Amino acid sequence: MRIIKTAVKTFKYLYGLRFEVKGLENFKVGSPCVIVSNHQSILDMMGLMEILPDGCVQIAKKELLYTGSVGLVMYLGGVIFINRKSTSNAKMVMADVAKTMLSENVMVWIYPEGTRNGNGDLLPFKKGAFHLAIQAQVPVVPVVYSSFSSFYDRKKNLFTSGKIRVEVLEPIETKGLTPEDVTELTNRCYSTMRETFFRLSGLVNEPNGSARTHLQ
Ligand SMILES: CCCCCCCC/C=C\CCCCCCCC(=O)SCCNC(=O)CCNC(=O)[C@H](O)C(C)(C)COP(=O)(O)OP(=O)(O)OC[C@H]1O[C@@H](n2cnc3c(N)ncnc32)[C@H](O)[C@@H]1OP(=O)(O)O
Ligand SMILES: CCCCCCCCCCCCCC(=O)OC[C@@H](O)COP(=O)(O)O
Repeated sequence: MRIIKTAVKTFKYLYGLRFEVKGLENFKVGSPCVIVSNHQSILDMMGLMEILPDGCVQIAKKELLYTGSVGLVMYLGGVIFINRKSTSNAKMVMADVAKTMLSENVMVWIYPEGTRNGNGDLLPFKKGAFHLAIQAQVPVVPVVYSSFSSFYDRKKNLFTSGKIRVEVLEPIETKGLTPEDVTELTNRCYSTMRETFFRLSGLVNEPNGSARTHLQ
């Protein structure tokens, strides 16, 4: 993964991108943890590699395993693949991950939206990451990337201003929590991350839930 990190980190120069990172000290939880972040596009791979701590594996959709050499590289990088279409299968894999996290002392990075989303807001969170954290009784560390939509032209695949703000938020403890607490933990994480997302993106969180820039 260190090799992948070095390789992928160079892409930011191609895109003329700068990352403004805050809160890296929040990764120092001194134990395994579940890292959750918003997911906008494949370009998140640059943001991921920009701050990925050592000893951290990612959860990816199984389809990515069959993407030729990239799939192989991901597999060799220790990525864990889940079948999103089968909850029971995903649950089994994630239950295994909870055990491995503790025995191998690894962190796990999950995108709780479960899919890429460039709509300038966060999709509702899936619960798997939070079940995992509670099963392993490890902290959840939220990470938020500012919206690409204000400066990334999808059509031309170009970044215009090229600054992405990243914030690693305070760890959320799960010690003593049980599966009954999953929904509350998910919602708490969601609202903290959504608030941060709007702040970092310079978006106003409209009362009716829609977001617009300060400028409009
Ligand atoms: C030149 C260089 C080249 C380099 C090349 C290599 C570079 C890169 C290398 C390396 C970096 C790689 C990085 C890759 C990144 C890829 C990212 C993706 O692929 S994102 C898509 C996949 N990720 C997810 O989907 C996770 C989020 N999803 C979940 O966590 C879901 O919860 C999931 C999949 C586990 C289940 O899916 P559900 O759709 O059924 O989700 P729900 O609604 O949350 O669950 C349904 C019910 O099941 C329960 N449940 C869910 N998980 C459970 C669990 N673990 N245990 C018990 N119950 C669980 C829930 O509580 C819920 O039940 P109640 O509604 O509460 O009654
Ligand atoms: C162009 C920036 C640097 C990219 C260099 C590495 C290129 C290969 C990266 C392979 C990982 C792809 C990550 C990704 O973004 O996959 C999509 C899934 O998350 C969700 O799938 P979907 O939105 O549900 O289709």
